[in-house]
Amino acid sequence: MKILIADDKAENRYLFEVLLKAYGYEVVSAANGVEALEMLRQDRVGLIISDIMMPVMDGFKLCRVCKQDERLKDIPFIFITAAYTSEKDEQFAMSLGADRFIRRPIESDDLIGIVKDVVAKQRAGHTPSLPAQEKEEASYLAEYAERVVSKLEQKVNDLEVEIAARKQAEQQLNQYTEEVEDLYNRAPCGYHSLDKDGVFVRINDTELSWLGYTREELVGKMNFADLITRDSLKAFQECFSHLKEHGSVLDIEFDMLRKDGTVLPVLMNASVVKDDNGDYLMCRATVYDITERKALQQELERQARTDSLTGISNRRYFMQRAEQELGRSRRFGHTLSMLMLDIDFFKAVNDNHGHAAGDMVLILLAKIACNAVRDVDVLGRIGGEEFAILLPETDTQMAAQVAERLRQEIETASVPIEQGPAIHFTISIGVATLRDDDAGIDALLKHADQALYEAKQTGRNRVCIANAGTHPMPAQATEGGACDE
Ligand SMILES: Nc1nc2c(ncn2[C@@H]2O[C@H](COP(=O)(O)OP(=O)(O)OP(=O)(O)O)[C@@H](O)[C@H]2O)c(=O)[nH]1
Repeated sequence: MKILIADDKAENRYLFEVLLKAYGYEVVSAANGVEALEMLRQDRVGLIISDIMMPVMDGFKLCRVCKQDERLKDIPFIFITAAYTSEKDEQFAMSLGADRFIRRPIESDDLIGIVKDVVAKQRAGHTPSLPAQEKEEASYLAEYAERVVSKLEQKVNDLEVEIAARKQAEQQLNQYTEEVEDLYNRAPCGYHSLDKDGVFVRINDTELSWLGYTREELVGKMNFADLITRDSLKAFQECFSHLKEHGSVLDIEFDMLRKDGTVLPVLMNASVVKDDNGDYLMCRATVYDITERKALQQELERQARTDSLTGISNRRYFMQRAEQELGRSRRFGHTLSMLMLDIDFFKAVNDNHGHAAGDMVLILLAKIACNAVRDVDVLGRIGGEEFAILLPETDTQMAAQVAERLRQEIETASVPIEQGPAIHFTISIGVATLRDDDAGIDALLKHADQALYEAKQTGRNRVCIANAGTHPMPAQATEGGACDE
């Protein structure tokens, strides 16, 4: 048996078709009453299932025309509607000669049950009780107009409610968008997004203010790589490739360049945003200004390397640098010499003038030694009143000359004190040069220390050279006293 479906919604027609075909019915469908009538006049149909609200010709009119047509009036007619759901709607529909009135939603099983029932009754010769054509035309039109107008009023009401709800949703959305924009722009960190080439797509106010650019100068114009220092560029490019390949990067540190050329150290986290096909769309990055942290870190590192009283390298850092220099001199076959310095009778300075005055002496010694050596030399305070100087690419003779010059400078220097004459002091110096059989820096230090001991033993205020038998004493190292170990 063939069933005609009249419904303006394609998805409804499709669902009916699938369902009814599954139960062995043939199905034809029309999008409105006029189309339905054309089909009914060309084809033999056993049942009409019609929506009510349709354009061109609605379901009420379709039913009335069918029931007035001799060839169509016996075809059973079922209304199915989601819009005309009141009792009056049903009464009016049934008054037109319909067999059934179904309100949506309805379960498939129930719908099929009704279809089977209506078909069975029709086969048994049953016809609807009150065909519409028996009603007066005027009363039909009045009722029809009432049904349509009440439906239109309801529709207008529904639309007004919907419009009000949409306006409210739009307002909320605008408010939310403003809030998100505000949070994005005023965040305490930088936010930016880059396209696949690294060009800015978006950037927040915070990061713009750090960098000193306007949004117009960056977005769509500049590549992020243009804002990276030369030293950080390689690391950044590797990080960007990793990001595109793996989808995210965490805690990457590098230096950015502000518009005024100054450096901005940053820490960055980034993740990739993909399109529906899974292809790279853009990356979003969060950037933190780590200037203060870097400065603090550098300060802590400096403090860890530095003797707090004199400001020169402490023993640990001196030994670290000395190991590096030893490696270099061995690699390039250069000579390497060491001076060990110790203040003579320093205990007496403390005892006679106080610890603070002793500190001033240590500070002055460090200052003079610092000025006396080259940039490549390594100066350190390795004990209370003991200092060491490592002299790269320096043989014994040159080292002894440096030591003697320093000894003389100290001999003529003095520390003024508030009461009494200024403090004069002297130093003893041991000199050693790295030998092939020296195992390391400790051996070199030991030899310099032995020479220093010798200088102390032989009268102080003098320079002594380790293994002087193999290294002749320089002529200059004589004034305050010089000796061979
Ligand atoms: N003011 C001051 N004194 C220090 C400091 N570190 C060590 N000293 C002192 O340095 C002195 C070293 O004395 P000694 O080892 O007896 O040697 P010395 O008196 O210099 O005698 P010689 O080395 O034999 O000439 C001690 O009195 C220490 O207290 C410091 O940071 N400040």
